[in-house]
Amino acid sequence: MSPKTLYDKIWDAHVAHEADDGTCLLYIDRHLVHEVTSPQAFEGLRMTGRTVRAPDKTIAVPDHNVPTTPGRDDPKNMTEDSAIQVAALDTNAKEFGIHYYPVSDVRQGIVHIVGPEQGWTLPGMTVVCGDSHTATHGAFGALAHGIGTSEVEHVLATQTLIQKKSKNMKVEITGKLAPGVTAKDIVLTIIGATGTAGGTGYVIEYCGEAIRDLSMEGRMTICNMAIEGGARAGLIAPDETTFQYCKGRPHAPKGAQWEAALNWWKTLYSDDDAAWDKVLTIRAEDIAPTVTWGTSPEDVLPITASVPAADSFTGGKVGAAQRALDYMGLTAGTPLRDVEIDTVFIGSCTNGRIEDLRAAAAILKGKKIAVKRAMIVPGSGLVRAQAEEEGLADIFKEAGFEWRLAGCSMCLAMNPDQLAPGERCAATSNRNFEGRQGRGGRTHLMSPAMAAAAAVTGKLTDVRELM
Ligand SMILES: CC(C)[C@H](C(=O)O)[C@@H](O)C(=O)O
Ligand code: SF4
Repeated sequence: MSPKTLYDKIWDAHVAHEADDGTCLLYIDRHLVHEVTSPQAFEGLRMTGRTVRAPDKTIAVPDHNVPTTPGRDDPKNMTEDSAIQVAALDTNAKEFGIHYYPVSDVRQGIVHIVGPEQGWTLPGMTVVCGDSHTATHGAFGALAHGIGTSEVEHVLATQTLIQKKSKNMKVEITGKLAPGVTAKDIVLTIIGATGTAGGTGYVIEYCGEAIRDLSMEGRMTICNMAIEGGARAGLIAPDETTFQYCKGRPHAPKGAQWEAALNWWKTLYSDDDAAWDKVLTIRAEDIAPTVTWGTSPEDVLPITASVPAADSFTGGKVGAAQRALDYMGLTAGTPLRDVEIDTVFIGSCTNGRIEDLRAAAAILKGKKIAVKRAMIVPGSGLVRAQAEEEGLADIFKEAGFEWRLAGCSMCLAMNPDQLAPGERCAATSNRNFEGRQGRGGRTHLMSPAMAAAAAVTGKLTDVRELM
């Protein structure tokens, strides 16, 4: 047998049909659904009298539009568009008989946090969702990617997806991370190195000692941003860390089925002599706490650097950099650590898990915020409950943070949590596009520990100085 990558193995196990031109019909194991990209898809089914093919494998949760303050199940607390989408999901979930976690359910949260938490996401699966950050689930060694609304309809109706195979890219992070450096710093550094188009046409497998050393939470942070590097999906081979995380989750297999699953999962790794179309290697020791300065996730620098000059770039990037600097209100040569911050947002499907909250709490303990406003938005109701049980919520509240209910929140301006024009935010989310967090809002992406450090000093800060 010829050697295979992890991607090859999962792909081969799911091809239901292959056409002469290489277009394949893939079987889909899990279909996650949220309120923004599903209403038309369900409407399509309804209009043609079709049902959901595999309701047991279809999981719905509202996350993007929902407010994160009490009273959020009252449509009056949402814009009309938001209320319509949330109500449509509610109707569709009930009518088509799929699994559903409404806001009144403690398990509700951001779809990419709920799936793994409930054991829906497991190694070797194909996972899709009408959402680009579906890549998150690749942390389990599942082939997971975003799909468009017409594909959502196709998957609902057939439990299959038409796909062409991508190329294989290996990103290896060798060695060990220094203190204060986290998964977020790894993935920002990777995107800085490849650019936002570097992964286009590829599925990336992240490997190496520094990736192996990460918890599942950290691995999800990495794969979450594969899409920001342009890749179709990100993957990390499952190992003991993965199996321990999955074991005992509500929808993970049990007993003999668990053993059988485990036997297969243990075969899910790239063979030693597998061929790669592209390889990138980064030394973990070379990665520093990292922040973005511009309006693209590739605009990254170590916190020790200064705001770059537009003409330090080449080609088409010169104009883009100048525009980004103007939008961000930054002057070339300013040390990043002198950049003052108005707001801190800790949350999102990139960094809204319990480990992220623990990392923030470790910095915030016994300190007060020096910014105008700061909020912590747990990624799910269960993350919130656990953080309360561990005493983290008290640390946040005492520091002056707002302690919110679960949802996408200030990651994107689709709900009441938004930046005002010109407001500068240290955010743990994954996109710093113009207007992403609110019209005219300025976003600096970073890790939870770095965002917490910015909260207590009021500036972009090297977290290592507070450790
Ligand atoms: C609204 C949704 C379709 C979108 C996505 O696909 O990623 C959102 O989750 C985002 O992060 O921009
Ligand atoms: S938290 Fe942000 S990135 Fe994640 S699904 Fe919601 S809007 Fe998209």
